Amino acid sequence: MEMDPPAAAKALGLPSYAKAVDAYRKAVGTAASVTAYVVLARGMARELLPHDLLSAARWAASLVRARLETPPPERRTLVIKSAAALLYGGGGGGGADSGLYDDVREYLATRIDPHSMGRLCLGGRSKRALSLEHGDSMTDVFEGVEFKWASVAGQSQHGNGNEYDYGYRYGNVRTESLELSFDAEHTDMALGRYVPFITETVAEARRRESALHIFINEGSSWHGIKHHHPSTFDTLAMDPDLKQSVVADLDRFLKRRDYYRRIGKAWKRGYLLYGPPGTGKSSLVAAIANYLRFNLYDLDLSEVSYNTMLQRLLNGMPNKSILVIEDIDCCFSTASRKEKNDSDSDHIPYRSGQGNSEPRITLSGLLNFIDGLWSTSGEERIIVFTTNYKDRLDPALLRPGRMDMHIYMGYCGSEAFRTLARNYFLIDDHKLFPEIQQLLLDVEATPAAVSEMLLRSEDVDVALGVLTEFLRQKKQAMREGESMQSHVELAGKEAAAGNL
Ligand SMILES: Nc1ncnc2c1ncn2[C@@H]1O[C@H](COP(=O)(O)OP(=O)(O)OP(=O)(O)O)[C@@H](O)[C@H]1O
Repeated sequence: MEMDPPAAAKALGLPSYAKAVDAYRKAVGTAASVTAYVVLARGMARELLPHDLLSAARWAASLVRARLETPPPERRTLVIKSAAALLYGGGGGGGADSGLYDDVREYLATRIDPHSMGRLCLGGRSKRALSLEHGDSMTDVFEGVEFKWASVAGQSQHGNGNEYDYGYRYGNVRTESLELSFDAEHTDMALGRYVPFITETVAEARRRESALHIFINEGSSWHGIKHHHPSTFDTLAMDPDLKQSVVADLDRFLKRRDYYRRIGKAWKRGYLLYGPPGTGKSSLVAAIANYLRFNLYDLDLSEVSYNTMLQRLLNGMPNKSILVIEDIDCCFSTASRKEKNDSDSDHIPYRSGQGNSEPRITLSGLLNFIDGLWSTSGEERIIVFTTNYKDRLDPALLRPGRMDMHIYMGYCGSEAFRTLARNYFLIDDHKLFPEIQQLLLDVEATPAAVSEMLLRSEDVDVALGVLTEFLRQKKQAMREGESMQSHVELAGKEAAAGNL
């Protein structure tokens, strides 16, 4: 026997379900009646009302609808033309340039979501980059606002009567443009922030991809060669906390453009690297350059004759660069200050390495150019001084504010050794590690010396064995040296006592 749903629900003891089914049935019935009435009324109106009256009613209804509906926001379109479009499309004086066109295409290549595109185009500067196919469009979001890009291909007539014109055959030229459309209320943002953001992003990406250079001074100009130093903060063997603080300092420096502008100081940072030879000062400079992707300007002061020459060299350094002066103690030392008997410690003559005793570049010249010159021109500059003998430096250089960070590159410690072992053998542990780490506490070995031992063999057991033996011998020699020293001291004391 069949039962209708409410009865079945009641039978099952589900009163609420039964009510809901009843209500649904009533609603369906009502909707059907209303629809029938509307259809009937429309038919009757069509039959009974005159045509003019009907048109007037329709017009009035559309007027009411237009009033009630909010109009679509006003849109703006910015056209960015390619080189060919500018040459032949009459846009030569229009303001946009094909550099911008290339920049935008390059930027959009990094923003394309391949899953949302019907057609995908591979190519462009980087052959593996996706690009917008002509006729396609995509949306980019900047500061929460949607910007729509469309790639538009067109044809332009060109020619001046010659068969060839700028290398193109007379006739139609295929032109290309990118069209950016956005709500009119975002015009200022589009022109003032979004487009500049695109060009800056692309310039930064290109800078990061391009090869680094190291420049050396020749007269008043710089001569550059490619810089391939492999050192990075990952491969650099140094105290992990110190390394972390250097990286954090660099990151902070990069983010502080507005801060430096506000306080009216040159956007520069100075590091003084000191420590024994072979502890990685040059490696740290290379790691900083690789990290920031800044070119290096290695200033040899012995080649600089006068302050004006120095000024020209410093002026010739572009933004985002690192000025390195190695072994600064050899250029400006407390010794030279005493020789000069100059009471003003900022006016210390630099003496050339070739024995020329004429005062030439002064410390005041160097520091003043760096402080003054760069505060009015240029941004994002790093200065690095290195020395093996910090105690020989003039106090003017060590004064607070001159160098922002003093970084000691010391002998190889436990963690530094682990970094080197990882660099050379990709290992984090070995049975010889404990002994090596203990020996490194007892003796002074530079990372350069440890690296050299590790390079002796490609077999990790052999290389670590060689290093262990080297450190043992160093310890032995140290002990013998100490006992020899104490013998000498004892003999000296005995001699002194005998003389008394
Ligand atoms: N801290 C380090 N981390 C990794 N490798 C290092 C380190 N220190 C030295 N080395 C190795 O030793 C070589 C020489 O080191 P580097 O020239 O950086 O030392 P330095 O302190 O600048 O020496 P100098 O004062 O003689 O110029 C480097 O090329 C590298 O192979």
